[in-house]
Amino acid sequence: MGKNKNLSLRSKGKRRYDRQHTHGRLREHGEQEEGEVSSTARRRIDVPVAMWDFDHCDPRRCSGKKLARLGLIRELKIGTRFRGVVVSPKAVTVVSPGDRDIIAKDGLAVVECSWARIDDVPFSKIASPNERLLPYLLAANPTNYGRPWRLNCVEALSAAFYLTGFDAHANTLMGEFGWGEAFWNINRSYLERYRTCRSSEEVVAMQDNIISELEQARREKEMNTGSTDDFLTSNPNHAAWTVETEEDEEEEEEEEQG
Ligand SMILES: C[S@@+](CC[C@H](N)C(=O)[O-])C[C@H]1O[C@@H](n2cnc3c(N)ncnc32)[C@H](O)[C@@H]1O
Repeated sequence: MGKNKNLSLRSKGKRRYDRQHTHGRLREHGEQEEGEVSSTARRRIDVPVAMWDFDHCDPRRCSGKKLARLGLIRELKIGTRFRGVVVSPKAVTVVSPGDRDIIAKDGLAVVECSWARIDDVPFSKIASPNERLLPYLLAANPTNYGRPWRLNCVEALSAAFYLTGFDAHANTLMGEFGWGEAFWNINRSYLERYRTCRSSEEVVAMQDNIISELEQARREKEMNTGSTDDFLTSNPNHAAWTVETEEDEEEEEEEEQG
């Protein structure tokens, strides 16, 4: 699927506005600068949280590396297997509340790499028995604000924790990011609906309902205003994970990464 420069949530100005707005608001409530000793870093997450890091990203912009600096995530060697749930764009099964026991026992992991270089990742070397896709959710990080499915590491981990009922772990991770509140704001209604499901099949059915409703709302808006928003880009189920233009890469260079 091609890129859609009209994606309304994702205009550069809007992203800048949200970033400034969110940062400003959270700072008032004691949000910390990166590098400061964090109180949540001292709070324990009592299940393993891990990542394979392919070192594609600028350490200052990378959410996985930030979690590592804060002591909230452990790095795995390439080739090491992880028995818990691995959120991965190459998975075929969607995460659901039914995965709670696996996470409680063996934890949650993520693959830290660049979306632009996803095809360079040797996914066969980090295979896990419990790989999972995330259902339709929107990124709120400054790099991919408004894009469905294209979450960064902290968004992916927090969403999987929340969806499986580990609310405190989700908040501990996301609480370290100034734009974290925006992620909950734009995804809360979807996440609450996914949490009512029991199985992966039910989450997929719920996702299909949500997408149908959004399509319907878009059609109505289009009829009323002539606007053509597209909320369906980068859908892993439509095999479109790798599309990233040079222009995007330049934009990403300019942006602070989540
Ligand atoms: C491609 S990396 C990009 C990380 C980014 N550089 C950062 O600063 O966090 C994001 C990782 O989060 C997980 N992830 C993000 N969106 C996902 C989705 N829709 N389904 C499954 N996993 C996802 C995957 O492990 C993916 O490799």
